[in-house]
Amino acid sequence: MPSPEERAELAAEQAYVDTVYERLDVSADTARALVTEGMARGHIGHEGGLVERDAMVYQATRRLSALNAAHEGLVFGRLDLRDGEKRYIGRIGVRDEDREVLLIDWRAPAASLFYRATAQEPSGVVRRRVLRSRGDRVVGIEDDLLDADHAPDDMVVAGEGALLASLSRARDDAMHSVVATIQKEQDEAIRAPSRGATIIAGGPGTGKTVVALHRAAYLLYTDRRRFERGGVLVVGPSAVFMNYIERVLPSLGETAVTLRAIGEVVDGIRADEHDVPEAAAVKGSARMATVLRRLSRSPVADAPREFTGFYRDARLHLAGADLKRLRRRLLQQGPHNRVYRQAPGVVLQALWSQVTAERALEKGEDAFIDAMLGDARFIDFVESWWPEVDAVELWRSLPDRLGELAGDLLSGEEIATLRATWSTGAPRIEDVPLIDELRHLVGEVPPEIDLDAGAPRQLMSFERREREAAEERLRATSSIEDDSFAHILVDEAQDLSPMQWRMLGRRGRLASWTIVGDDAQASWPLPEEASQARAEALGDKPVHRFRLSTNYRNSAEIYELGARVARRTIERPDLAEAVRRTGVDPRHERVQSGQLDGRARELLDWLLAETAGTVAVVVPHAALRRWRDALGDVSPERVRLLTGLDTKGLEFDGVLVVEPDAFVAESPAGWRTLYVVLTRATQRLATLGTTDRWLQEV
Ligand SMILES: Nc1ncnc2c1ncn2[C@@H]1O[C@H](COP(=O)(O)OP(=O)(O)OP(=O)(O)O)[C@@H](O)[C@H]1O
Repeated sequence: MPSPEERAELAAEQAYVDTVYERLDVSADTARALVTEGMARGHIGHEGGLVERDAMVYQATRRLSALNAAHEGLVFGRLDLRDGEKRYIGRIGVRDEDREVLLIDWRAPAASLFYRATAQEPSGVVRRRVLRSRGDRVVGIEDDLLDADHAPDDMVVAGEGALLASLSRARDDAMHSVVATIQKEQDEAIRAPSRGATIIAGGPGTGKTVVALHRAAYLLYTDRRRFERGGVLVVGPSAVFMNYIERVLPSLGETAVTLRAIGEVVDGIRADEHDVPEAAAVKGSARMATVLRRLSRSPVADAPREFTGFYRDARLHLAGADLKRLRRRLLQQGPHNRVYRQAPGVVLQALWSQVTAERALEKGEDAFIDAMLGDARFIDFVESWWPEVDAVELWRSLPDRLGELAGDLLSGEEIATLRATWSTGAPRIEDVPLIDELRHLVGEVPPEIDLDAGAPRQLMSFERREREAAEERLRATSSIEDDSFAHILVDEAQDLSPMQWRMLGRRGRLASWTIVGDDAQASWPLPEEASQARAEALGDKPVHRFRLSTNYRNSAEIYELGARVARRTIERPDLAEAVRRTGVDPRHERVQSGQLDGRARELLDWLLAETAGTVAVVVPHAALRRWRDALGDVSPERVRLLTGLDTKGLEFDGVLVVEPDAFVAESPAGWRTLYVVLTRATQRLATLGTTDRWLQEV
């Protein structure tokens, strides 16, 4: 029950917050009126009117959606300064009718004190207050008195600290913004300058993901023109993870950010299933770049090996060696599809140089070219020798071509492993970078022919016929000119394979980067190869490093077990300090295999009873289907069934890990996956297995 003083404080804060909401409503009304007015301008009818209308409606609609998104918990902070000034901090900035500041945007320099001031260094702040709200009602106040010496006698200090209150909340399916309780070291990483690459490291639960998302919102605020125009791309490990984080940015007033799971980075391709670890290790390896390069430069499947044709009294012939030479010449000028329009010209030139017969020579080169372009035999030959190639089709040809292309780079066993993964035909997450690499290697057919830039006049009729067909195909494959993001933010970066770094690097040549990750949680088995690929993706951009040191997620009891596992797998893991104790240790049980299902259900019931939020049952990859059947009917609102890799970046109030030894055995990075899984739990953790070797080893 709040004390009478606290009730009075709550009422005073509510009065202020009401004033801010009234202004917000006025702004929303203005934006709505602008949308209506903008629409009306369309009726003016001339082109300028339409352009003006579009711009106006676009801006006003965006403003309206930002205002709506920021509505929940709009005002969350207040600073009382030594000189008596009061500052209110909120999700967006709001001014009154005289343009006086009512609410400071959390990203503005004037708000940074809210996050940076400490009792050791109050920097003029006497009291920091966090307002907890439900909708537009203030329901609680949490104060930190930072400078008792300068506090007026009647200053009320309420609550038990905003951070602990927020950490104890039950978890649901969505990550929430932590804008009211960002800690000092986190704030430094959020507000780091945008240049180059900002690398944020830290153990599990240290807030790397939330920090990265708040940083995206901060960058948009500081240089909206650059980041909105160029685009901000946020990449995370899985679609489940992207759903989990998707509400954070809108709640900070930002809707202009592209969120993609690593299997969805390439436009038009969506993969959400991982390969088995052995296949993933080969597909992700930088060796694949060489294999794909060879594929992109070798003749297409079923390409004719020679050409024979006739023109008047001349017999024309291109043998295999001639075609090889022409192929080399074309590829010197650019990727396969980029030189697609040059191919007929190059072949015609080679054929014309063979013409020595008198009758054939007599009409000249133009007549020769016209005749050849009307010759179905020649057209068929060029179309099958140098067709436009589609990267996905090329990728599909890999199972047949791998032996010939990769004999010296991949072992027979590796080739067999890859072939087995491709039997289903659908790309896996690890295939997406391969397809993307191929798209860049073969390039895109230039959509327009530049007739002034030396295209042979004689080829026009050929070009015209081909152009229509090519444009039709182009519509189907989306553009690959997608390397223009202004900022790329990579979460769980420790898991990226070299091929995935190459895929992101192509999209971030001109971008600044934020990269967050924790090496101890890596599922990629060859860290050196990945860090080299990362260095290549970043080029010579300056790197700024930050480290987060406090674990806000796990109870200390749970994290202590996690840390033992981390130490078992890497020499000096980056361990964080967990700030919260529950007094409940993790439970470990070993049972006979016949009892596994029954005991799993009992432990799950225990987790559900002990916690209020979501609970995960984490099972080995190979056993997922079986457990889906076994647990089919358990509480769908609160229980999630996942494999180890699927849990990356997520958190749950309770976690049940089934057969931990199987995680360890499943891949070379098995111990690290187990570390990830154990550190997903905020309140309760149970492990259950028919063996418990892992426990003896930590
Ligand atoms: N300053 C903060 N105030 C309140 N909660 C916080 C704060 N920082 C982090 N948290 C909470 O701690 C939890 C862990 O944060 P987050 O998922 O960002 O950590 P992480 O470092 O990305 O973890 P992992 O490496 O395990 O994926 C989240 O619930 C987040 O909301």
